[in-house]
Amino acid sequence: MPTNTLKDPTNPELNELGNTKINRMILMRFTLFLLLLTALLVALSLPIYSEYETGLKEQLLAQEEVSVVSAKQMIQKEMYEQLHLLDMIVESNPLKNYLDETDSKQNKQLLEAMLKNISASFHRYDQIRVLDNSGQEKVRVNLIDGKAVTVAEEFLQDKSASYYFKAAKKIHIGQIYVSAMDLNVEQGKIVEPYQPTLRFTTPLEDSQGKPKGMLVINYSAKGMLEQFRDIMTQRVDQQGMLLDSQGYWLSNHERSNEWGFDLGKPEHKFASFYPNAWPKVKESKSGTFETDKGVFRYVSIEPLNFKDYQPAHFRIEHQPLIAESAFINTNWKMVIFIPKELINSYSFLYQPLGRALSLLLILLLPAIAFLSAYFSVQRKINKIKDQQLVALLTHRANFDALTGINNRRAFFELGEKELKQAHRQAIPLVALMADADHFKKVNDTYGHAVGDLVLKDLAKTLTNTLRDVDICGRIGGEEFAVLLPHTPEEEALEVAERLREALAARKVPLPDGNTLSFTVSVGLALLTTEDQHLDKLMQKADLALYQAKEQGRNRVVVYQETPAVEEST
Ligand SMILES: Nc1nc2c(ncn2[C@@H]2O[C@H](COP(=O)(O)OP(=O)(O)OP(=O)(O)O)[C@@H](O)[C@H]2O)c(=O)[nH]1
Repeated sequence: MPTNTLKDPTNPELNELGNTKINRMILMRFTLFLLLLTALLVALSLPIYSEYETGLKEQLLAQEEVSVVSAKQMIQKEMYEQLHLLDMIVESNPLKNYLDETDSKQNKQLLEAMLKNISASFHRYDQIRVLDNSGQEKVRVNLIDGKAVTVAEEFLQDKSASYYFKAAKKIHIGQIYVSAMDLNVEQGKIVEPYQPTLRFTTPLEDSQGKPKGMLVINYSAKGMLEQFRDIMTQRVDQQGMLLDSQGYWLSNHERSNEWGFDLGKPEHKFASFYPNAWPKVKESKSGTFETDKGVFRYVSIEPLNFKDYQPAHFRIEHQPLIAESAFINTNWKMVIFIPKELINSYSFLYQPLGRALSLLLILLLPAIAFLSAYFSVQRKINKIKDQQLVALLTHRANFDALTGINNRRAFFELGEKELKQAHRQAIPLVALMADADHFKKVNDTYGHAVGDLVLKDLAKTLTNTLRDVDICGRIGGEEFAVLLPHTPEEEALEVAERLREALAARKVPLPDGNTLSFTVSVGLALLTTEDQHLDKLMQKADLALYQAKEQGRNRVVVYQETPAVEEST
């Protein structure tokens, strides 16, 4: 069967594009587009939102800076006042007179009177005392229920074993030692309600420069811590912490976490709650860190460091001489916290407009994905339809609508190429021209439709009988042409004969159940060098065909330059 025809362009995809397939294509593309759009949205919005969130946190932290600064200044001012008071007592005449004449009863009474005045006026010194060089209390004024009371001589204690006595023993005249803040202990027991205390101590000497013990002031930090909490409660989350140098809470919004060290609860410290953050908080002066609960801002509070942290609004005439250990004891940290929920509540995405826009975006994504999928599938369908149209037109331009074999145009196009090749390679090429005999009669007798059936049958027999390399086509009403490449004349004659016989043997089935036989006449012409175009060769075959008809039909006649000779009947 000849395949040497122009290709049948029917695209199987075209016919299969049913509604189900289209819907499946839309669904697949919709899913793909939705995934892509979502990934794109996430990839674009995540960094933007993260930057926005960082900005928001910084903005919220900046608003908190007022509380940080005022708490820091309050504590430093409070400390400075205590140093000032200590200095004032050291420089006072009653103390100087007492140190010069410690045995004088009158001097002692005047000193006690002054200390009582100070204690009662300031309300923050639980104890003010003077120790001698051996650590024995010589003068002591207690503040009990808001009243300043002198302690009788028989109740004065030996404080030589106390840490503050030992610490102050190591410092020079003029230097001040400040203890770490702890809860006041009396007779080995923590005083309740708790009395957070700082001890200010300085060595004393008489007017001759002889060492005369030391002055010790127990400063009650309760008021200062209350002020700190007051400032913290003005903060946005009403929380804030003050840590000592070990990370124990001096103040915490959860009051039960305070004084872990003093109360024997070592786990009640910042490091246990935030083990990852504590090393950084401890080492650096200030910074931030974040947990899944929120953002923390920490800052060092060094209330005795007037060099680096002197607030602009208070003047210090002379820098107090602070003992090195005092700086270490009071190296506190203040930590404030902005909870995640609070940050979120400020976030645009949590505002009504933000929520509405997010929702809109979430709804828009599938809508965009669907429209893109729908239109891309439509585009594909249109492209296939265009291809189909082009294929159909190409098909129509090349194939005979009735028989499906090459039409005249395609036959001559393909044949011309074959002819050129035969010339080039000097190989034989034979043309056959076949024509149904008395076909008009068929039409007249059985009708045009039966005529068509015969022509279709003829074309089918033709293609079934010929080889793959042969070219055949319907070039006129009931006229068919064949080219037999690589075929010498004798062989071609056999083919033509076989063809004629096969056609004559055909019984075309008719719609009424009968069959119809017919014959063909065939003209045969061999390509010669003078046939430079197919027209010429076909004309020769046509002449031979004419002779076949002339000689009685149902026969094959070979074209001869001389009068044609009948080859068979
Ligand atoms: N049914 C049908 N008939 C066709 C078609 N094309 C041409 N014909 C008919 O074929 C017939 C050809 O008739 P003629 O040229 O007189 O030749 P013939 O009757 O075959 O006689 P000879 O060729 O001399 O044997 C005409 O009646 C055409 O109408 C077609 O596509 N279908």
